[in-house]
Amino acid sequence: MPPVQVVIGIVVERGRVLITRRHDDGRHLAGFWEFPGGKVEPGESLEDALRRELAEELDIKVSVRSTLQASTHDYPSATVVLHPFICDLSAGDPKPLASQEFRWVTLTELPDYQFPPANAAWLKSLADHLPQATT
Ligand SMILES: Nc1nc2c([nH]c(=O)n2[C@@H]2O[C@H](COP(=O)(O)OP(=O)(O)OP(=O)(O)O)[C@@H](O)[C@H]2O)c(=O)[nH]1
Ligand SMILES: [Mg+2]
Repeated sequence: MPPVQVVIGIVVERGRVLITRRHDDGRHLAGFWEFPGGKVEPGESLEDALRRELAEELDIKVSVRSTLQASTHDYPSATVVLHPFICDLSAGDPKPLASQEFRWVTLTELPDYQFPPANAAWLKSLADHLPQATT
């Protein structure tokens, strides 16, 4: 199987980042915290996929500031390539349309949340890539 291409948005607002909690549905990574996003559809650009996912999952619009280097992770079920985008919130108040809940957290608080193993590659160095002190 070819790797699954996944776009994720690290939405920054007033020194906090937006995280969402996956449903406790017994599926892959149930109950984990993550950054909103999802699988890129055929024929879609990464940025189009990001806008679609953030609209579908949270009803927000974002503007992209920068990208982090893509990272690859082998899950038992599939290989996933994560494409993280650092974004500003440009319109809308987030609503948890596809998750149990969402939170705005500081980088200091992030280690208190359980993220998928694929995020470990860049999560610790996230501060180096954010626009302002997010602590
Ligand atoms: N959204 C998101 N996905 C992540 C993160 N980290 C990570 O490993 N993934 C992987 O990316 C995969 C696809 O993302 P997703 O489950 O959000 O996909 P989706 O929105 O298209 O949902 P669907 O598969 O229910 O239609 C996840 O199953 C998981 O393996 C993350 O921080 N955010
Ligand atoms: Mg998703």
